[in-house]
Amino acid sequence: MPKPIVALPADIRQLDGAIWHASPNQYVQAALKVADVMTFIIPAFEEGNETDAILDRVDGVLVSGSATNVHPSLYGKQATDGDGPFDPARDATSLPLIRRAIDRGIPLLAICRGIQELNVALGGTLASEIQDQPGIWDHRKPDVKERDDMYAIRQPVFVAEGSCIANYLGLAGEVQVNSLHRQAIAETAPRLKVEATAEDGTVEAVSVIDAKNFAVGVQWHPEYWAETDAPSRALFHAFGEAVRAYAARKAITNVAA
Ligand SMILES: N[C@@H](CCC(=O)NCCCC(=O)O)C(=O)O
Repeated sequence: MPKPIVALPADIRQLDGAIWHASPNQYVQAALKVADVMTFIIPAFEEGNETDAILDRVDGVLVSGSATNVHPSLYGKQATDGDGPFDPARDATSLPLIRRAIDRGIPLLAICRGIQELNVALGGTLASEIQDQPGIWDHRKPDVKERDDMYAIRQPVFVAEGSCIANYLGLAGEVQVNSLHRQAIAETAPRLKVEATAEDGTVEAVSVIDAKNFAVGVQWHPEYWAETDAPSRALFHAFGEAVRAYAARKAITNVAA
């Protein structure tokens, strides 16, 4: 059976004076090497996305992190300078993909910006510059040069017993993760269940209530150490299994969900 395919919404980047639709290699590598799936990077358009046409052709959705933030207008807030930088094309591409993947029961793994998009897509809100709030740690990307140091595993999160995330990670309780974010979930969307938190109360993982398939988001970056860190590896493996099962069902019924 050919490797199943997951959709990965791109970021808009300016490189060498041109506009690029780009995704970091760490996501594609983790998908291939650990989840054993191929990745189709989906161009980011502010208009004209054919969401269902994309989803008809894939077996899962992987939503990556990004240095950009979801535009506050998408969760009923006025944008301030501190809320940027923005990527409206990514927002317009990713949020509908997330909603329709959940509707159609297509496996979904949302990472960092991805969990924030998942929350907004389902009606929740975000908080900016969380480190400025009393009692909240500094979850931001460490100010270092080496990416391995940026993505160093350095913070405990606490995974709820009996949660989807505990099932996928293969453990509950304290898990050590990395942390590279300035925003976080403020009001959790009605259809999301908080499944892991940091010691300061920051939401670190959610699952979609009554989801038809694998549908979780994590604030940390399991993709970065997916080949070597056991919980990261387990999460990507579980995502790959869900994607393969979806693809197999689709092949038998010859109908996308
Ligand atoms: N911009 C959001 C989401 C953070 C995120 O996805 N970080 C990973 C990429 C880090 C980088 O390349 O800067 C937030 O800050 O909360």
